[in-house]
Parts: sequence; structure tokens; C-alpha cells
Amino acid sequence: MALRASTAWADAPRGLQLDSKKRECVFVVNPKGANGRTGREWSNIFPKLSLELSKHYNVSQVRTSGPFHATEATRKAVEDGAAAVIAVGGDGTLHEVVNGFFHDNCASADESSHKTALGLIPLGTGSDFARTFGWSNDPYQAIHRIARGDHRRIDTGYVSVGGNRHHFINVGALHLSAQAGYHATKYKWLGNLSYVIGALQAFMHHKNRDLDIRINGEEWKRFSRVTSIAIGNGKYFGGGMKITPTADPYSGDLEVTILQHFQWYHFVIHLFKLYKGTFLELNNTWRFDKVKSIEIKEADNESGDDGVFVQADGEHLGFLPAEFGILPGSLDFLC
Ligand SMILES: Nc1ncnc2c1ncn2[C@@H]1O[C@H](COP(=O)(O)OP(=O)(O)OP(=O)(O)O)[C@@H](O)[C@H]1O
Repeated sequence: MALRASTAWADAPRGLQLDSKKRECVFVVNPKGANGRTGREWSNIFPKLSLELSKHYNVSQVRTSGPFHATEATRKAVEDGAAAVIAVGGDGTLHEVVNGFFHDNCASADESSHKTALGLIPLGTGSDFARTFGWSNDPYQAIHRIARGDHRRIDTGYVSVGGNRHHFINVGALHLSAQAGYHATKYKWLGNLSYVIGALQAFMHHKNRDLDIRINGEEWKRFSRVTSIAIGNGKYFGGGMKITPTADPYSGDLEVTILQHFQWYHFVIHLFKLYKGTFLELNNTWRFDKVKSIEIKEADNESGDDGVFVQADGEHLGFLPAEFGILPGSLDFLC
């Protein structure tokens, strides 16, 4: 598919391209994403994309060599004043790129990040963040979107866990769903099924746990036998499960869902409801909207059970206690 001969992003003063001299457009690519499909597809895409954008930008690419390389590459591009950094891969790559926009442990967007837009070519296994916008894993659609250059301030979330602050853009998750994502990494060759297999494996040693939860700084409440919690800026996780069905990354709020008393057979029986986002009609499910912050800790752990897993955007970050919050409109997003 051919790109448009000229692009709005390149030609119109939409705020990204006001300098007379060419600015950098940096593609951060995980060649190992989607079990290697990202790298294979990228080899075909990059020459076309580069030809189109190089009229107005210095187009460059960084192929990541391993975990956290995407964060380093993004941080450097942002510090150098790039016009845009485009994540090419799955939600894990997007997560690392988002973290490159923020200084360590800062609570707000770094000033320099305001000059650099975030873009996404979803080419991962789940690519769940893209689903919130109805975007498919079709890279040519993404190229047109990037070339068009429409952009909008988007919210990002943050989570403090184990003394570190991480940023996320899609969904944070706790306990069963966090452990499921952890196991799913071993089965990515199965595509989206990897998340279902990961969840079933996570259930094998899973125990629902009593958790103390405080939302928006109000009083602490105890939730007994919690199976899973999702904290959504976007709507989907786990390869298309609509876990925070009304989350909106432009709203300035997070949406939280809590599942209690689930067993593995409930997961199997109600799996289609997770994909459709209708699971909230089940007993022992809770939804909270307009969430600005949520603190979560174990009620007690007298039996010495393993820690409760915490992840965001599918990346394992540590164990409870954790505090999640939102940074409204903290990044400029090519949409
Ligand atoms: N060169 C590399 N070799 C191995 N792993 C890498 C490399 N570069 C990045 N990674 C790691 O790969 C992980 C997964 O990547 P990514 O999210 O792009 O693909 P995916 O897991 O297939 O997609 P999704 O997360 O949407 O299901 C990331 O956590 C990242 O740290």
C-alpha cells in the first residue's frame, strides 16, 4: 500500500514540526516481538516509511538488543529533542518507550518530553493498547496514522512498587492476571492463546488473597479472597480481554475492576465474558471509575505465602504493596 505523497504531520503546523530544520523521528523496534514477526515485518515496512518521512525528518531506527534498551533509546531521543519516538512492537515495547519519556521517580512529565510525541506501530502478540482505539496489528494502517500526524495529549499511569516508580499506558494488574502475564511470555509462539495458557498455569498454584485497598485517599477497605485486580488506562489486556471496559486514556481517570473468589473453572466458563467485557454482571466483581489513585496491600500473610504479583502493560514489576496513580495528559500521542 502506498503512502500519501505528502503528509499532514510533515506539512502542516500541527505543533510537532515547527522547526525549519529537520527534526529526528526515531523508531524503536523490538525485533523479537510477537515471536520474531515484528522484526520480519519491520524489514519490509521501514524502507517505505523512511522514504516518505525523510522529506521532512531525519528518520532513524533503534533495534533493541534486550529488555530496557527501548527505555534508554527513548530517553536519549527525548533529551536530544526528537519530534517523535515511535514504539514498534507489542505492549512491552510500548511500556519501555513510555518509561523513557519520564525521569526516574518523577511524578510528572519531564519538560523535554513535551517536545517529543509518542507514536505506536502495534506489531506485538497481544498489542492490547491499540485495541482501545480499534487499531489492528496492520502496520500499513499505523504508517498512515503516523504520516497523518494527528496528535492529542494522553494520560499515563504510574505505579510505585518495591521502592521504584514505573509508568504505564495501558493496564496495571495484580495477582492472578499479573502472574498469568508472567507465564504467558513462555508461550508467545501460540499468539493470543498464550495469555489463556498463562492464566491456567497461574491458577495451578494460585490462592485468592485478602487485600486492603484504598481508593482516592479515602478509607481503607478489606476485600476478601481477591483473585485479580486490573487498573485500566486502556480497556484491554491478555490478548483482547476487555478487563476495564469503560476506561478512556483521555479521561484523566483510571478504571479499576476487582474479581473475588474466582477459581480456574470460573475462568474457563466465563472466558467469553472477559473478552466481551460483560463479566461485571457476575457475582463478586467490582468496578470503580474516576479513580485517581489506588493503594493496595496484603491484609496479612501469616501462612508465609509467596508475594502478590504486580505488573503493568504485561511487564512484571514486583510484589505488593503498590500504589497506582494517573498523570492526566502527560504525553503527546500520535493518534
Ligand atoms: N532483542 C531482544 N531480545 C529479546 N527480548 C527483547 C529484545 N528487545 C526487547 N525485548 C523484550 O521483549 C519483551 C516483549 O516484547 P513486545 O511487547 O514488543 O512483544 P510481545 O510480548 O510479543 O507483545 P505483547 O506484549 O503485545 O503481547 C519486552 O519485555 C522487551 O523487554
